[in-house]
Amino acid sequence: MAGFIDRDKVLFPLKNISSVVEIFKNQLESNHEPDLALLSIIAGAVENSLTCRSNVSIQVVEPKTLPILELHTIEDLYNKFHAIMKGAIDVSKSENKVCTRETIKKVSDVVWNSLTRSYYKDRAHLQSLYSYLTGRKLDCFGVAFAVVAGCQALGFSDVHLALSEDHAWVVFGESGTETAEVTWHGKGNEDKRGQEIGKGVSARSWLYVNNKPVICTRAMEVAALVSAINPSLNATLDACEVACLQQELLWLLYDLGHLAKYPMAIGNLGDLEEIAPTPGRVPCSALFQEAILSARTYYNNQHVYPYTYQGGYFYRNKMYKEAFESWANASDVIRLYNYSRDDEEIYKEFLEIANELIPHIMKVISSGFSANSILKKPECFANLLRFYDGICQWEQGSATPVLHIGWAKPLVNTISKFDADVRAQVNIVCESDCSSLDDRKLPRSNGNTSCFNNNNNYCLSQDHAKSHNLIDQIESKVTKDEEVTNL
Ligand SMILES: CC1(C)CN=C(N2CCN(c3ncnc4sc(C(F)(F)C(F)(F)F)cc34)CC2)S1
Repeated sequence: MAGFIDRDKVLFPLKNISSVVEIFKNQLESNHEPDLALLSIIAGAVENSLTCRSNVSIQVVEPKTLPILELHTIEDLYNKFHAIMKGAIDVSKSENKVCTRETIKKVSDVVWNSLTRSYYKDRAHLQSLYSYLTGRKLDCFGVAFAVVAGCQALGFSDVHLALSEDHAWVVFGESGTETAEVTWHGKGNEDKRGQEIGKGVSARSWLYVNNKPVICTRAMEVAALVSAINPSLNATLDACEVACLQQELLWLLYDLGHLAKYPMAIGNLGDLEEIAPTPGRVPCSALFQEAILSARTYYNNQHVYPYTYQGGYFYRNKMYKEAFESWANASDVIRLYNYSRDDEEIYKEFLEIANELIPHIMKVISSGFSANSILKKPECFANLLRFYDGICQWEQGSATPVLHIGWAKPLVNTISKFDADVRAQVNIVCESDCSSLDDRKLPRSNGNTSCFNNNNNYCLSQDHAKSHNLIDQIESKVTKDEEVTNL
């Protein structure tokens, strides 16, 4: 590890965004691995100086300048982190060796036991080592990141961050295939720190993405800390300097090739580019497509978020037909999983799409009578069925139910907006073996199953064959629930 070397120190005091970008560039282009502790402290210090309560008086700073960051501020925190790690774990005997589960648990314990007793864990700006070292507070990502940075500081180059779409853990050992939980997940769940990643039921849950997590290199761990930068000043305002820094750092990582296997980071860059397009760069729509391609190429299309990044973009830009297709593709991913209690985040995502976004679209378009209304397009109806069917299949074989009466009304209301002649153009092809898909949920080979055949009809093929009983399923649930409520 290069550590905090003179070439970076001469750039202090940091007064503007480009000097911060310069330090990241030096670290990423050096022939040593980038120093995670240094970069996390710097990113956290910049974020804190521009967003935290203390000085939220509307900053009238020169564009692209930052409140001055002195060298000693960063150096003291950097030395403090090394002192904490080296003071707690004696590594003299394990020079240039791979790390052990016991050492990883010890590093996780050092971080865990030094955190403030109780604080609001979901607050913003708790992701960096700056937050850990100055406020003794970290969110669940921050704890995992701190463990990896701590192991790097102790000289272990085999310990790396593993990321699903809603959880983080570490991989380590000779071939980097050992796994260990190092942080908590969700609310009210006992943490499993020290244990290897679930082989049991949780293996089929979205939380562990069917064992297709993003396994980070050091540079991808830098991309994770940059993705975790949070420009929000409050619920409505962003500190534009912080957003601008995050965007420039993501482009730096993108150009160096470190986002290629990190779909969510590409999606984050797409979100930033939609708000503030960088002249000369690809459009944000291309980035959302790249994120999808990355997930299909490297993670066997087992990730949901690339499709919801893209669907959200289409929705915000009133491209509703395209949004339906993205959301149906997201649903094609989730149908392979069993819903478990750890999957609340993705449940909320699908709930919002089904019960807020799609009903909103139905409301705004049914007021217009244009001939090319999506209500006249069978492919829109087909994609909506595919979307709902994926959620039904997600529920099937799961210990925890997904659907309830609250889902049925918006669903039936949406489907009934399409005229019978449009619905008639969607053929639901029932493969002979569609029943065999019920329990095994064979992972699909390619990206999306094409729902359209060549004679201009729209068929929901193979896995979607269940769509024909989709409405029966919902209606039976509705009557059951109604019976219950009427009891
Ligand atoms: C389409 C969306 C609703 C918009 N933002 C989404 N994000 C925002 C960024 N985001 C992320 N962006 C980069 N890297 C990571 S690693 C990670 C995590 F594994 F859950 C962790 F580490 F536990 F927090 C989350 C996450 C989570 C997903 S999904």
